[in-house]
Amino acid sequence: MKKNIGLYFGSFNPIHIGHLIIANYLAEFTDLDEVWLVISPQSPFKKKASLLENHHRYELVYRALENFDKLKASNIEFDLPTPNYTSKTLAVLAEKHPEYSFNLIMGEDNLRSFHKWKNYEFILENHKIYVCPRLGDGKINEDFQSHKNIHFTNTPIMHISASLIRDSIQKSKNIRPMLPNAVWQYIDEMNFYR
Ligand SMILES: Nc1ncnc2c1ncn2[C@@H]1O[C@H](COP(=O)(O)OP(=O)(O)OP(=O)(O)O)[C@@H](O)[C@H]1O
Ligand SMILES: O=C(O)c1ccc[n+]([C@@H]2O[C@H](COP(=O)([O-])O)[C@@H](O)[C@H]2O)c1
Repeated sequence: MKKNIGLYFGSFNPIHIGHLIIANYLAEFTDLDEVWLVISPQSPFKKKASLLENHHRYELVYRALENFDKLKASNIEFDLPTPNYTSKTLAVLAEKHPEYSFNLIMGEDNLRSFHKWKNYEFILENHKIYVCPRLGDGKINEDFQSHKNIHFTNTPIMHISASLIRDSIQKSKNIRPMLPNAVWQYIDEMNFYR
């Protein structure tokens, strides 16, 4: 049987414990054998402002995952054209790793706008999507609510976001519990987001 990989795409600017708890939960409690956190240089829906350089965001993810054997950091998108369309990355990965079966992981906020993604119908037809509950406004498209390839998971609900962390660091607030230790240390050493 092909190994089942969950691809968790994101800006990870920076990675926070919400990401880590979700990735670990899915690797431990679902049929996914591994979860790869794919650092996107540039999401099609996000502005570049306040985005740390790719290699720094990769380093933060790498440090956060050091003690988790089933979780891996991926820089596969660093050599691809920007903005990063997930359908393109999935095609590259499928060609590079025919031995794996690739699934998507996303927060509910991303599912709400998924109908605007490039080639979303193709993605949905060919990949399972694991959706993690997240507080927020906006309805989920009805077709997605009962689609055979969309799985709503029971990952813990946390009202944590990378933007809250960036804003808080800028305001000198202590948000250390929201970050893995190694991530906070690197951010602090490098003076990021201040
Ligand atoms: N607290 C959370 N609960 C559920 N899903 C989350 C949470 N935080 C992030 N995600 C999901 O993780 C993926 C990557 O998220 P991303 O790196 O953009 O983090 P973010 O915290 O949403 O960032 P920002 O606040 O900068 O928009 C997305 O699919 C997003 O929906
Ligand atoms: O492929 C698309 O059209 C597309 C549209 C929006 C977002 N994505 C990807 O979804 C991931 C999470 O995006 P974001 O905006 O929540 O950081 C990131 O890897 C983006 O490249 C992809």
